[in-house]
Parts: sequence; structure tokens; C-alpha cells
Amino acid sequence: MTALTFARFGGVVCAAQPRKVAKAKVGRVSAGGNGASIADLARENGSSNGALSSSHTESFPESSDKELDQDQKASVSRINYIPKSRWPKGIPPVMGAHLMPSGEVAPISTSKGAGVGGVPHKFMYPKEDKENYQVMQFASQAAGSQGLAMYVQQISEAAIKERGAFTLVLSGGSLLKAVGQLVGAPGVDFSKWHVFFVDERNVPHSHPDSNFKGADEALLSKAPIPREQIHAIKEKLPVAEAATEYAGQLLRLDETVLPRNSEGLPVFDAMLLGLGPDGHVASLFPNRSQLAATDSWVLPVENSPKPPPERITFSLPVINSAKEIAIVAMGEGKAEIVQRVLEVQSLPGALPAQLVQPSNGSLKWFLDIASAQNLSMHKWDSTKDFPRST
Ligand SMILES: O=C1O[C@H](COP(=O)(O)O)[C@@H](O)[C@H](O)[C@H]1O
Repeated sequence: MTALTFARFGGVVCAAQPRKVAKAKVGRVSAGGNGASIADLARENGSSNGALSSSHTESFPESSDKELDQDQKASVSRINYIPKSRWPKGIPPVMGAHLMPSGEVAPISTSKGAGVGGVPHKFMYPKEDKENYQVMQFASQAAGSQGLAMYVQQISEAAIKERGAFTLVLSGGSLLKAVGQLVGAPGVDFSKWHVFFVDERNVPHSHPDSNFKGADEALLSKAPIPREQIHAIKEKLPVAEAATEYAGQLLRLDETVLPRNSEGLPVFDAMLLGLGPDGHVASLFPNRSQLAATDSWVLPVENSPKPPPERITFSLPVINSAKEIAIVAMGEGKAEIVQRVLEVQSLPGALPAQLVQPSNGSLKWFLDIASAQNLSMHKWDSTKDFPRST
């Protein structure tokens, strides 16, 4: 049996209390592989019109602050059933994390570095009591992908109800597999969606390394999102111009679609971030000057440590202004970096993912048991053990 488990930074390990039906559904999907979409799940859940039944919807994520029951304790302890792997030479490219679709192998950064001067952020969790931060650990990648799809679906519904539009920001990489679960999601009004890219490689849209291409194949070409509401980087520009042009695309949007906060920064409804094995998010790499940028919405990256070398990326202030941020890191290949980011206090700038700290929104981590295997969540509320400095 499997369960959707939740833990809060800085507090006791908490869990959603999914009803038995919902637990069984998630467990069955995970046992049966990764073929089921959330539309399938809704049908299995007994909803005649394809909408998720209330038992399933209620299991996610609203009751996240209850103590673990016996079943859930058992499922948490199963994290340890997967033996820890050791990779003396770094994470092998076959784990997928460093092998680019174009065939290039990305080098692995192990630098803890000196940090970027002037970055005003501090990494304080898990000790700090961040009510709006949650770590969710799913029984399998299939279950995690479905959880992510439900999360996006719920935010989309709320945003469309509130102002008639939903803004979704995507990353590239392995995350896109999970995003594909949204195809055919019941009750989603894709006609109101506006899709953006938190980072993009400065390559043609048809290039195998293009994040747009990956997203198009996984979701955008399969869902009825109006093409003019898919905001892609302009091709064939020098990278600095591409960044400015992309910022221009955002600036031109009406505030009914893309509202601004009191600092004039765009407030996206949902931002889905992947996590690189060196701790990078978007194209914000360890110890790079882009981490300290506060005056631009979109930044050029000219010598990315991971190919291709030219990229554009949202700046940290734009990322941290989003309403809902998800960091999605699933699979054994992410286990080492997940542990470092969530449990080891690094120097500012050494692990960009630690700087994702929404100013007025919430942050959820989507992990599976494989990526969470090195975590000691049960110790997170111990001031003796956390925060750890090595
Ligand atoms: O280069 C990138 O890497 C990260 C992580 O990708 P993954 O394949 O290791 O999951 C991704 O989130 C980012 O958007 C992308 O440009």
C-alpha cells in the first residue's frame, strides 16, 4: 500500500490523510506502471463526467497538517527500503540528468564555491518555520506525476474562476514527462491558459535541446491551448537580445492576464521548476552572477556549464514572485542533490535551488521515494540536527 505523504520544513513530519479509496488508486497506478493519466484516474474513481471525485480531490493537498497515522508512518519508513547508491565519479549520464537530448554530456559541478557576493537571500530551512513550504513524497514517479497534474489543475481552476486566465511557467528537462499527464485532464479550460518558459536554450524550436520542443511534444501540441498564448523565446537572436525580447513579451501582457505585485514584478499563477544535479533551477547555475541580478526579469546566460552554452532565464526575483512554485525532482538520480538542497546549509549561491523562496506565495517539492531516499525528514524539527552545515 502506498500513500501520499507530506512534510513541512521546520515542523513535525506531516501527512495528508488520503481516504482509503484515494490511497488504493495511487498505489494501484504506481504498481501498474506509468501509463495512467489523471483522466483515467478520474474515471476509475467513479466520476461519470470525468471530473475527479471528491474523495480523490480531498486527499490532495488540503489536510496536510495532520499527524501521521500508522499506515502513513509505515509508508514513510519505506524510503529506506531502497539501498543507497554510490557514484564515486558523479551521477552517471545514464541516469538521464546530465545527458542532453542532443547527445552531449553535461559536466557535473560539485563546487560548493565561494558564493556570489551580494545575494541577499539566506537558506534557513528546514529549521525555519515556513508554513507555506511543503515537501511531498510520492510512492512512485507515476504517482508524483499525477499529483503534479492535480496540483496544476487545481491552481488553473482557481485562477480561471478568479480572473479568467491561468499562467503556467514551465522548465525543461525531465520535468516535462510529468507535465504530459495534464493531457486530457478533466474539466481543465485550456483555452484560458497562457504558457511561459522559466528558461530556454538559445537554439531553434526544432532543436532536440529546445525546452519549447520538449514541452510541445509532451503537452502543448496535445492540449487545446491557443498557440498565440504559448509564449516562446524568439529564435535566431543573439542571446542578450533574446532575453530582452522575451521580457518584452511579458511586459506587453495585460495585467488581467499577468498581474504585477507591489514591486512591479509579474505574478505567475504556477511555476514548475526542475532541479539539476548541481542544484541549478531554471538556468540559474551555482555561483553565477545571474543569481544576484535584481534589475531584469529575463537574463541572458552566455557560458552555461551545462550545454547548450547560450540560454535565457527568469531572474530570482521573478521566480520568487510566483503564487505557487513547485520544484519537481523525481528518480534516484536526484537523491543526492535533493538531500543537499533540503538538508545542508550551503554558502549563498552554491545551490541555487535553496534561493527559491517565494516572497508571497507557496513552495511545494514533488519527490518520489527514490529521490527522497537520503532525507531524514523525521529529524527536521530537531534543532540539534538541523540546519546542517556540511
Ligand atoms: O538545463 C536544464 O536543466 C534543469 C534540470 O533538468 P533535468 O533534466 O536534470 O531534470 C531544467 O529544470 C531546466 O529547465 C533546464 O534548462
